[in-house]
Amino acid sequence: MAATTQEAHPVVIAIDGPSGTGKSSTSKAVAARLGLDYLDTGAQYRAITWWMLSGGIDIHDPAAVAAAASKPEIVSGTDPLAPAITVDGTDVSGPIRGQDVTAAVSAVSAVPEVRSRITRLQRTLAAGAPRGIVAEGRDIGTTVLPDADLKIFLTASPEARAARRSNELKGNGGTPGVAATREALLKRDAADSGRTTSPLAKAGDAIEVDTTELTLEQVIERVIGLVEERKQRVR
Ligand SMILES: Nc1ncnc2c1ncn2[C@@H]1O[C@H](COP(=O)(O)OP(=O)(O)O)[C@@H](O)[C@H]1O
Ligand SMILES: Nc1ccn([C@H]2C[C@H](O)[C@@H](COP(=O)(O)OP(=O)(O)O)O2)c(=O)n1
Repeated sequence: MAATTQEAHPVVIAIDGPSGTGKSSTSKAVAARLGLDYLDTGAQYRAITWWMLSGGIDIHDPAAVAAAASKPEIVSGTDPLAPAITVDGTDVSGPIRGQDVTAAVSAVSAVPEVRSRITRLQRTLAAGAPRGIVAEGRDIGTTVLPDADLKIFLTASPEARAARRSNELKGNGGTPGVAATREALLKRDAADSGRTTSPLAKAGDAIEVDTTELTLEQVIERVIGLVEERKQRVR
C-alpha cells in the first residue's frame, strides 16, 4: 500500500482577553517559536483611531466615524519578530501606543462599520498565512475566526494587569501610577465588554488561562503545550 503523505494544514490560534493579560507578548513568542504569522488586531483598531484623531474626526460621533471608516489604508505586517503597522504608508507603530489613542480606541472600535472593515482585513490575513497564524484581540475566537484550531482566553487580576502596564509605560517615559492605570484599564474593559457589536468575550470553546501568578515563560509554555495536545488529538 502506498504511504500517504499528510500536508500539514495551517494552524489558527486565537488569543483573546482584556488589556495587560499578556496577549501580545504570549502571541508573538508562540508564533515565533512555531514558525507562524502573528496578528495584533488591537494595533489595527489603534491605527484607525490614530488616523481619525489626526484628521480631526469627532470620535464621539458614531456617524462621523462610520462615514470615514473605509478611508484609511491599514497594512499590518505579520512577522512576529518585527510587527509593523502603517496607515496610508506611514509607520504608526509608535504613535498608536500614545495615551490619546488609548483613551479613544474603545469608542472608535465600537462602531459597526469600523469593525466590519477591520474584521475583513483580519480574515484576509489569516487566510493567507502559509503555515498558520496567531491572532490576538478581543473577538477573535467569537467572531473573527470562530473555526480556529485553538482558542485561548487570557485573564489576570486587575492589580497584576495594572502593575504590568504601569511598569511598561514607565519604561516608555510615562509616569502614570498603578491606581490610575487600573482605573483606565477597568474603564476600557467595561466599554469593550459592553458594546453591542462583537464585544470582548470568551468563546464557549476557549480555554481560560489565568496569568496572574504565572511568568510570561510559563504562559508561553502552557499555550504551546495546548497546541501540541490539539495536534495529537487531530492526528
Ligand atoms: N505573565 C506575565 N507576568 C509578568 N508580566 C507579564 C506577563 N505577561 C506579560 N507581561 C508584561 O505585561 C505587559 C503587558 O503585556 P502584553 O502582552 O502587552 O498584554 P496585552 O497584550 O494583553 O495587553 C508587558 O510589559 C509584558 O511584558
Ligand atoms: N479584536 C479587537 C482588538 C482590540 N479591540 C479594541 C478594544 C481595545 O481596548 C483596543 C486596543 O486593543 P489592544 O489589544 O491594543 O489593547 P491593549 O494593548 O491590550 O491595552 O482595541 C477590539 O475592539 N477588538
